[in-house]
Amino acid sequence: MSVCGAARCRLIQTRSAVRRILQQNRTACSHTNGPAESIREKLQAFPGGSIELQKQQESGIAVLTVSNPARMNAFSGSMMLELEQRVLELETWTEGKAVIVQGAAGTFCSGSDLNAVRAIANPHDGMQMCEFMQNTLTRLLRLPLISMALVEGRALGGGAELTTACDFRLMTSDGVIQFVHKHMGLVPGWGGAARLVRIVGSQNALKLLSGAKKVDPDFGKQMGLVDEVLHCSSGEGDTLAHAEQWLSQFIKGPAPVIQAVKKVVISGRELPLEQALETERNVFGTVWGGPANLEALALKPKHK
Ligand SMILES: CC[C@@H](C(=O)O)C(=O)SCCNC(=O)CCNC(=O)[C@H](O)C(C)(C)COP(=O)(O)OP(=O)(O)OC[C@H]1O[C@@H](n2cnc3c(N)ncnc32)[C@H](O)[C@@H]1OP(=O)(O)O
Repeated sequence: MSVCGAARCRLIQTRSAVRRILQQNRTACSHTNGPAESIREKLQAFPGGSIELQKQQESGIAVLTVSNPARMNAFSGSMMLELEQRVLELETWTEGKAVIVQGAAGTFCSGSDLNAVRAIANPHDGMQMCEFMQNTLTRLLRLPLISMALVEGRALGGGAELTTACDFRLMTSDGVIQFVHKHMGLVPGWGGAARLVRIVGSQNALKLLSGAKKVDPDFGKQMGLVDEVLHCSSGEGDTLAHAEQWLSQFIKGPAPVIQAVKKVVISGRELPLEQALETERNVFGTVWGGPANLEALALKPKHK
């Protein structure tokens, strides 16, 4: 086969591989098309706060800020809807490499807005709100971006659950993660229990949930819930810069390669072996012979 023919063949294979990956993602997320429209209308009835998104084209790092300072960044209903929209926007950010999730005004997030919770406390609406947030947080964790929760101040209840929907958790020296659900006669509902077990193991998850334990930086690192402690206090102002600096070690290189790395890790984490191997082959096919691969081959790199 001529070189041209071989290249055309590889291009066709790559295109079909990308179509398969997109279909797998759609299938994987198909169950997460989300609950009935009615819960959206109910959530919209509880306005307040915002979810801000700043995409830094140059660094490839997005900063997603949970902002409701008057309520310790508690999630109003409209913020839950905004979070979904921001995550959908990041799903198609082709230049993206990473996303940092933070709270405004030096604290992370104190979970659901209790005023909204009281108003939708019936089991049906409560379960629909949970399904809505589970879908959004599953998509956040499945973003083809390396994600990090930057925990300043407190991450309580649903806020603690939000930290588990990121690949990494960085905490300031005075930060606290606390699954307070038991104190409210609840269990996590946004998927936090399922993800926590996968992060720290079932015994540690049981301790944190049944004891509603306050996780400080040292305890968090010892348990494997916290990946790095920033030796600065909440609200000092340069915590985001420290977080970006920590991330930089993992996002050197072109965005397509970083996104491919995250995709193969997602499939290894979530899929049965045979399907994970297939996804890995398909993702490999999208970067094999790509610009970064050809450039590296031309440079004959030495990995000292
Ligand atoms: C699936 C989980 C999900 C659910 O079940 O739906 C949940 O997340 S339920 C909510 C879980 N979260 C909490 O229970 C946290 C409640 N808040 C606190 O424990 C404290 O506020 C704090 C976060 C520890 C901070 O305490 P402190 O520093 O003393 O400040 P204040 O308590 O005075 O708070 C300032 C201001 O913010 C309001 N606030 C705080 N958290 C929430 C919240 N989750 N919902 C609504 N409003 C909240 C608080 O009421 C104060 O406002 P004002 O009273 O108007 O001053």
